[in-house]
Amino acid sequence: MPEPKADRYRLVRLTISDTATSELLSEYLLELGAVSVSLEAHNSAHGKRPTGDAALAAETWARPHWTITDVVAMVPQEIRTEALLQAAATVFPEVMEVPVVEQPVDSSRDWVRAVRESFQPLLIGERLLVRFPWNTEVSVRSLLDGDGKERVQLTIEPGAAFGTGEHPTTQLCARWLELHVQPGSRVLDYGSGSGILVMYACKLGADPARSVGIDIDEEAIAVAKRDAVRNQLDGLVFATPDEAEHLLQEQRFDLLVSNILAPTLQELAPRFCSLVRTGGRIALSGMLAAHTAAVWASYAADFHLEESFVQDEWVLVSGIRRR
Ligand SMILES: C[S@@+](CC[C@H](N)C(=O)[O-])C[C@H]1O[C@@H](n2cnc3c(N)ncnc32)[C@H](O)[C@@H]1O
Repeated sequence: MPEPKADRYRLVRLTISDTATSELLSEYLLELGAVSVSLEAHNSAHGKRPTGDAALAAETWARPHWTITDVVAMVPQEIRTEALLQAAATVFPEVMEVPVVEQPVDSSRDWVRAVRESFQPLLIGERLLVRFPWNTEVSVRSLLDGDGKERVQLTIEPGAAFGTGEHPTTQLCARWLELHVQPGSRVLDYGSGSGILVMYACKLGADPARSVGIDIDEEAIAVAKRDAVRNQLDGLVFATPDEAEHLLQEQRFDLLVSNILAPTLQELAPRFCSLVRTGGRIALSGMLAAHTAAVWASYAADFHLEESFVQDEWVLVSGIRRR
């Protein structure tokens, strides 16, 4: 993660009139690379007037009790606002329509401290404790799970790849792995981001020499490789789909987990079906409840539907590979 100095970041302010969307969007912006996101709620009767697109702002302002939320994201300069909005719009199409304003960050604040304070240790699922490189101390209580057993610890580099563990879809996948990883399982994590899921699977007993993380983003692959070394999983392979082509030939995995967006999950269905052994399991996440039926329709011929889990409107659906 680059040194958090004020001039390395800018604020991107989106004015949204649907509070539920602004909350979900703020989680998603963090995962897309924003280093912090705050929500500023106000209404037209006594709030401040929204800035940005004048016509929309005026229309919103005219409604007497309409609650408006500004989603204010602190974004590294290297992430273009347009690219950020396009990525967010694949899940929340409305962001292409809302007023957006860019602002400099306040250089009088201690950003190193502010950014680091925003990444505190996280407890995920039943057994995982995620720490960030500067979390040198964690409370004794967070080291133990509900049964008093030591939690699995992973250190993750935040900021350059999706997958700090904060997002509900990552948490849904982590819990699914807790249910299904067996000693020696072969796990494929397709859309691995920071590598959190396949690394957690290995710590739960999967075979690192026969498990793989794949991502189209070369930056994410570089981050995941560094994370693997940091977490004593040096043998674990992370690769782009092209690099992985020969690795995956003839390979069949016991578990395939994929936390990508709904359209990509649909597109990749034939590929995923060929990568899971008969009786093996698949878990698909990264979609909102409204998209689940359409995604699962692409898998129903090859997988028996087994389970589905929901957290904050995000869904994980899983199945067992038929013959
Ligand atoms: C939502 S993140 C998931 C990261 C991590 N697995 C987690 O659960 O937190 C999705 C990841 O999928 C990657 N991705 C998107 N489309 C892909 C594709 N067609 N093939 C492989 N990876 C893809 C993105 O670059 C991103 O890192």
